[in-house]
Amino acid sequence: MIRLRGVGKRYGRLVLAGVDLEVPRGAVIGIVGDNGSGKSTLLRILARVSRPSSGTVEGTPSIGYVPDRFPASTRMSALAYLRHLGRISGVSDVDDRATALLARLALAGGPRTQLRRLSKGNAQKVGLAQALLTDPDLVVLDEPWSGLDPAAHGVLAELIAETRERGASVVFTAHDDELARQHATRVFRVAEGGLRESVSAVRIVLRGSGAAPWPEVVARKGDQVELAVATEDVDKVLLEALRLGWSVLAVAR
Ligand SMILES: Nc1ncnc2c1ncn2[C@@H]1O[C@H](COP(=O)(O)OP(=O)(O)OP(=O)(O)O)[C@@H](O)[C@H]1O
Repeated sequence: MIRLRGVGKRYGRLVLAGVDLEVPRGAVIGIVGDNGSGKSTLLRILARVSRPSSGTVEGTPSIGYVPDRFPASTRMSALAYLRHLGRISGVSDVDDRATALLARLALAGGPRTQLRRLSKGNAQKVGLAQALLTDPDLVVLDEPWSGLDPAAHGVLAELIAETRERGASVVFTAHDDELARQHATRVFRVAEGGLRESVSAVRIVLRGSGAAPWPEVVARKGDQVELAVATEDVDKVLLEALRLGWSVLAVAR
């Protein structure tokens, strides 16, 4: 559907370098990373609102995008704004869909509320509605959970799942690895300009003596070691530990 090949972005300094990412149909991809690591930069390139300094973006899906700060400063009502966007996208009657989305997201004040009167979270809800309004092939959401109340968190999770079920794809950013993992089919981490898949780790606690030969050791206490092991390597590590005479004290996700 869309593919980044060797994408780099320079803002004076290099923010992204050699990023490869393929987003197939029906994928939900979570992007995590520290503040300033380049998550929003990557999403802007995917959403095609920013051009890479190097590399290529292949594919031309229709795209719905919610930036990290949704600018909601006009007197226009939420419904009028969504109607206007519908017209720009060539969809004449979006009223039912827009009203239903805003109702599901429980927009405070209802669809006739002026955008400039909305709180950050409520503006975010209108941002989500505009991104999903015309059922795009790819939905790009920059920190969609930030500012949303717990009830809206559940609705957002449903909307992401529904988007995936209709064969479209979602790419979102999140600060929390755990949150990303709950909603994404794959999670990637941006660090030092690069993008790497973040594999889900299983915690294994072993007791034994001698040097623990595993690179996955994250803590040592007395005769115990704790490992964070990729899911697909758990059996291998456990078998090896038992063979080397270690006892398995705990295995947990
Ligand atoms: N338009 C711009 N002009 C200059 N520098 C920019 C611009 N946009 C982003 N940057 C810089 O690029 C780097 C990455 O920013 P980006 O917003 O992509 O990070 P992020 O991972 O989304 O951060 P956060 O988690 O804080 O939202 C930062 O150092 C930022 O200052």
